[in-house]
Amino acid sequence: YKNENYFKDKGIKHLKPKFILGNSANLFLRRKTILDFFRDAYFEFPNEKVMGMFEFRTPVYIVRDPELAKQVGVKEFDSFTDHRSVINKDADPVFGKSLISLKGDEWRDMRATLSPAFTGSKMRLMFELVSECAKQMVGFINTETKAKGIQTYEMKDFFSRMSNDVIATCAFGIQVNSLEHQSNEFYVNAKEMMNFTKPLRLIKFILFMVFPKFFEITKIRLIPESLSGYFKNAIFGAMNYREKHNVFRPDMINLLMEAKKGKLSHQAAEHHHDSAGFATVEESDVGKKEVKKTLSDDDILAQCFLFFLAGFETVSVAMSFITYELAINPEIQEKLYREILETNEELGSKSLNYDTIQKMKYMDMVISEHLRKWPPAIATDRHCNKDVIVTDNNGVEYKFNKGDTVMIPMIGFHFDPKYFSNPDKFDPERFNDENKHTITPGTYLPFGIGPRNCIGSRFALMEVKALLYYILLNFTIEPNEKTQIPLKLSKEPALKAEKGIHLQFRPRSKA
Ligand code: HEM
Repeated sequence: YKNENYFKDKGIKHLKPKFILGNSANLFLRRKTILDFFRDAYFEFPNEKVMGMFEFRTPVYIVRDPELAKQVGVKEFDSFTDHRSVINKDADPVFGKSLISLKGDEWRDMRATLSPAFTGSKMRLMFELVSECAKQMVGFINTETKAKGIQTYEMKDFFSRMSNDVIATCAFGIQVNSLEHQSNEFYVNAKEMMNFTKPLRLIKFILFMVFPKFFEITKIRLIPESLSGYFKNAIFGAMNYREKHNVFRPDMINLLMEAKKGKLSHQAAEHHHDSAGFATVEESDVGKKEVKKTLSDDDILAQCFLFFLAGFETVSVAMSFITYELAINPEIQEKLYREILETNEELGSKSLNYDTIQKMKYMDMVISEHLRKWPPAIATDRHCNKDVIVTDNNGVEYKFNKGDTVMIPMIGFHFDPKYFSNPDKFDPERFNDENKHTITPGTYLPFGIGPRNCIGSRFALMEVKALLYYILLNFTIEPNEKTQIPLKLSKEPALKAEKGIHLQFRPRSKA
């Protein structure tokens, strides 16, 4: 009961905790979907700028005011630099040494080291690799349709395979075709590694957080070494081969090899401002700093693993919900198809490239609206590393103490009718030239906020746009009798449809 009065003593309104489970029962016992869980919490105290809840026994502040969220994420960044500890680096170096887990100066150095790998110019080079995967996908659907007629695919499974192939080629330098070769070793291992909702893995994850010392001593790893070893061999095998044979490929492995030698740096004329879309987040001065850090093998493995973790689930979730929205909103799909067709005609015999896709306005509106309504990251957190007072617009002060956990509830802002009218409606027009500038700053945060925002936002947007471009250029996305409309979400602790998202791709007539 120790923490039960934590918020009460500070005069902060909060959800009433239950013994041991705090307010996590509905999520932990799978009584609510993750979306409802966070949305309901956010709307519990509509007039409060800051409220509290308990994750099991840990008090967590929810900052439900965009101005205060900006103060936490940007202005007072020095007091809120890190995420709360999930896995300590001595208990599991693959997790603990990755960018998302690092803290303080170690994080600053790593962010600045990796940041040049995610700029527009690097994405331009990598675009070709993503395009190849997208064309492979089109070929696969065409072949299947010719052989067996129009097929129904479950979108999460379909796009997990696609995002797996994109990360495999971009981050690991390995080309696989997981749609055609369903049980290829890379995909099977990746899927097993990413399965965090499996009950046993979930329990192990919680034990790791509660008893890190035990795992440090026993050297039991969260991800079994048989799995991480597979990826380790893939990365270091590729690096050794390239080193020996002087091979260049425009991918993450190449960039990490440069970082390993301390040679990866921002190019003088590089602008971080060449937006990849409305949702893109900008790199801060922290990420743009020149740092001469050389990466160890463990560092490299940890970052590759994180790119996988961060890119696999988010992109497949994004693609499955976008295709669903387009299937049930045929007029939006048609408008997007028209823009794709026009772009394709303008390209003539040239292939689609990074700069052309960035110019597609309606594409950007559709993706931006999708990331509002179905944000793959529902909320983010910050750990308070020194006592700080944050002041709102009216001069009211909020004191946070060292050790506090603060949550920024993206999903709450995205569904608050104060900021987005009729929030349940999928309406790309919110992001047209006229309307997008009226969005209240700090309320649209699909890629997070401040210097700790998503380092991969350009990569993610490029990937999602390229996949969608090739699908719509070649097929109409259609619902059928297997599609659950309206879609219901699963109560697993992940953004997932209850019965999957089943859709079909109908080849467009070439006429
Ligand atoms: C639609 C896809 C994606 C979404 C919605 C998304 C969203 C996010 C969010 C909300 C955060 C936390 C930001 C914060 O706390 O302010 C984050 C962090 C991160 N993301 Fe993404 N992400 C996506 C795709 C990717 C991809 C493809 C990569 C890499 C290839 C990536 C790499 C990362 C990394 C490394 C971090 C940690 C950054 C740090 O701690 O410095 N993400 N992402």
